[in-house]
Amino acid sequence: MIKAIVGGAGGRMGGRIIHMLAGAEGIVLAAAFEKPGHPAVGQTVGEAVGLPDNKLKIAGSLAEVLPEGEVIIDFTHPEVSLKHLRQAAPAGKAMVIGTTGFSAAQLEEIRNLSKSARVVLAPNMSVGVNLMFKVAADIAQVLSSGYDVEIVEAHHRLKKDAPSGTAMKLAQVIAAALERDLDKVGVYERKGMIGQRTDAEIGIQTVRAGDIVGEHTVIFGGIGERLEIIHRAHNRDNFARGAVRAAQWIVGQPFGFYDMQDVLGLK
Ligand SMILES: NC(=O)C1=CN([C@@H]2O[C@H](COP(=O)(O)OP(=O)(O)OC[C@H]3O[C@@H](n4cnc5c(N)ncnc54)[C@H](OP(=O)(O)O)[C@@H]3O)[C@@H](O)[C@H]2O)C=CC1
Ligand SMILES: O=C(O)C1=N[C@H](C(=O)O)C[C@H](O)C1
Repeated sequence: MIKAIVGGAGGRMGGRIIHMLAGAEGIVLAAAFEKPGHPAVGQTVGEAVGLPDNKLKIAGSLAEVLPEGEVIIDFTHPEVSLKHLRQAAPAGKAMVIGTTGFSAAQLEEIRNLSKSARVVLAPNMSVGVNLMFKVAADIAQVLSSGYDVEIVEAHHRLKKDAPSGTAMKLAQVIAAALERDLDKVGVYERKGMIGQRTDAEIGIQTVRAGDIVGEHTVIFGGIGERLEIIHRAHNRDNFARGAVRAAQWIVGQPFGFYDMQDVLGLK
């Protein structure tokens, strides 16, 4: 039985991951933790996430529970996930990181740490979005000229990072398929007398409103037609199920840096 530790247990994703673990086979919730001082610390998992039979107490840090599991599932904040990986890697623990909004320097440190650790890092753990990454790249290769690429993402008002990690990954895979440098062609907002759109640019636009779970649209806009691919998350359970699947998968892998396409066998 794989023993999992869930970070950010009082958060939107942490709670759903704990629910998905409760229904999963071959993996069990061994410990859960939150930020020191968070109201969920000291509560039972049952009280915090609505699983009345679970009497496990939520700890106030990863350090307190690190020996109790072999894989940590972490959906928190970029600097927090990185701090946790710095603790997990030397202790020989695997990590599944769903957090988004990492800087380039933070990503480089994660890649370096995964030379001696097992890490899955993915901005979106749903099956649909990971298939969308693949399809978007394929479409871009076919519609490589005469079609303008725009990505629109919409999320709930509480989301802290923008554009979403998923929108950034869509932009990266499309830019790679088109052999364009995203740092040069990415356009993240438009206002004023901006002039005509360039052929090469890839627009990435952000909507924040109410309780939208997560929507991603890629538009390939041509003259006289446009092709759109859309993913809509109806709730957070697909992400949480993906995180549990990644945790089951990663413990048997060699040290390395993996994404959800590795987990799903989509490469
Ligand atoms: N990969 C994927 O499929 C998905 C990724 N995400 C990403 O996951 C991340 C979390 O999203 P979401 O659950 O909505 O956010 P929440 O803010 O609801 O949850 C994050 C939780 O982590 C807690 N936290 C902060 N610091 C620590 C710490 N040191 N130790 C333990 N816990 C800590 C937060 O506490 P506090 O609120 O007090 O700071 C909060 O409870 C985001 O980056 C989001 O973009 C979201 C959905 C799917
Ligand atoms: O913060 C969220 O909620 C989500 N974040 C992820 C992202 O930034 O891509 C994935 C999902 O769309 C929900």
